[in-house]
Order: sequence, then C-alpha cells, then structure tokens
Amino acid sequence: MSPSAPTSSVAPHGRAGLARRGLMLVLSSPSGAGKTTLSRRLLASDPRITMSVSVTTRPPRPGEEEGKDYFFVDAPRFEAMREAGDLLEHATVFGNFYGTPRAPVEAALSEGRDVLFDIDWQGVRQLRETAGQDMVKVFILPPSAQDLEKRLRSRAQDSDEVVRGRMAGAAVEIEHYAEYDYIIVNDDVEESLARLTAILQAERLKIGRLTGLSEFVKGLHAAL
Ligand SMILES: Nc1nc2c(ncn2[C@@H]2O[C@H](COP(=O)(O)OP(=O)(O)O)[C@@H](O)[C@H]2O)c(=O)[nH]1
Ligand SMILES: Nc1ncnc2c1ncn2[C@@H]1O[C@H](COP(=O)(O)OP(=O)(O)O)[C@@H](O)[C@H]1O
Repeated sequence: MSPSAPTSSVAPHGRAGLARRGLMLVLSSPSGAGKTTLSRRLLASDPRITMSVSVTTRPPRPGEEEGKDYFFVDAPRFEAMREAGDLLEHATVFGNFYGTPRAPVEAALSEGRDVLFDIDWQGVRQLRETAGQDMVKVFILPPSAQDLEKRLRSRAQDSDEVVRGRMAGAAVEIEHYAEYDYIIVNDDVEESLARLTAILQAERLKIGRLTGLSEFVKGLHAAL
C-alpha cells in the first residue's frame, strides 16, 4: 500500500461527520534548531497526530528512549530492513543511517490519523514521490548561527567534534529551505508552537483532504 490516499474513518469535524485524509507533517531543520522540542510539544498538545519513530544506527544520547525517540539498531539490521523494503525512505546523516519504518506510518494513515516526521531533506525528497499532496513540509530555522551553536552546546549531549560537524552540516541543510511549504524561525518556543499548530489546523481544513465534503454539502443543499 502506498502511504498516500488514506481516508479517515473518524469524524474529525464532530457531528457533521466530515471524513478527512490523514496528512504527513514533516519537520526538517539544521540539527539544534528545535525540531525535537517542537515535535514533543505538538504531540503532547494534539492527540490526533502520531510520531513516526525512525530507526537509526546512531548511538542513543543520554535520556533517549528505545522506541520513543528512535529504534536503535546496528548497521546489518538497518541494511536488512532496507533490503526487505521495510523503510519508506532512508538517508545517511553525519555518517549514521536513518530510516522511516513503513508499517506504522501506513497503519496510522489508514486509521485517518496524521503522522509527524522529523526527517532531513533527503527523506523529504523520497517521500514526496509517493505522498504528493498528503505531505506538509515545514522547515525550521534558528534565529542566528550563534543561537544554533549555543543550542547545540547547551544540549550538552554531543562532543565538541560532533557539534562542529553539525554546524558544518547546518549549512548544507539550510540550502534546501525552498523545497518546503512553510518556514518557522524558532526564536521563542511558545510562538513557534503556535505557528506550527496553526499550520496543522489550516492544512486539516484543505478542501482536497475532506473526503466527506461533497456528501455533506449535498445533504445541506437538499435540506435548504
Ligand atoms: N531521512 C531521514 N532523516 C532522519 C530520520 N530520522 C532522523 N533524521 C534526520 O537526521 C538528522 C540527525 O538527527 P539526530 O541525530 O537525531 O540529531 P538532531 O538533528 O539533533 O535531531 C536530523 O536532520 C533528522 O531530521 C529518518 O528516518 N530519515
Ligand atoms: N526556541 C528555543 N529557544 C531556546 N532554546 C531552544 C529553543 N528550541 C529548542 N531549544 C533548545 O535547543 C537545543 C536543541 O533543540 P532540539 O529540539 O534538540 O533540536 P533538534 O531536534 O532540531 O536537533 C535543546 O537544548 C533545546 O532545549
């Protein structure tokens, strides 16, 4: 099954019963700009969106939980998943493999749930081929290079060398901003969360996603 064209079996618009296609909300940014922070806040505030948990060969950071932040695997296991077609997309970032497990995403979308992805521009390009209009792409920028470095250091979970590599990687990631639908400059977290929530709410109301709309309008029309 393709990840596109899911139809909601629930009635997200209340008693009107307007069925809706689930959407794929993608967040990308240079490392340290705040994707993880905003993802966690959005997931905590909106029960209708589910996180796509990636597999990675990167070692866990202190505090990261297996199955919640990532599925941590070794390279042979990653390769086996890739070979078996179990990944919707995959990429190498900072020398580690990352990929999106296919089954949970397809299951969530087929139940009419929205899915949140924290993936890089390479993954977005691959998903775009199958997801089309079902994907909403948000790029998060830091307010300045100094802020980005400060955040990478304040996270205090990566070595100096890793932080330097991530600052260099930021320059490459930022070059892809124009491939996205929305930009959030993550200065104040609360403001950024409000913007992200607004994007999600507006995208949920797009006519093309409301599979029950014509029936609903027909009913309204007949009753007038
Ligand atoms: N293509 C792709 N990129 C991913 C995936 N999971 C994470 N990434 C990206 O890999 C990069 C590094 O992630 P991570 O090591 O967690 O560091 P972070 O940037 O501080 O979150 C980020 O740009 C993530 O968005 C995935 O499944 N696929
Ligand atoms: N708007 C913000 N202002 C200040 N610090 C922030 C902001 N957003 C995130 N941070 C902090 O910056 C660091 C990196 O954020 P994180 O969400 O891990 O980024 P990413 O997932 O993009 O690598 C964390 O320590 C986080 O608490």
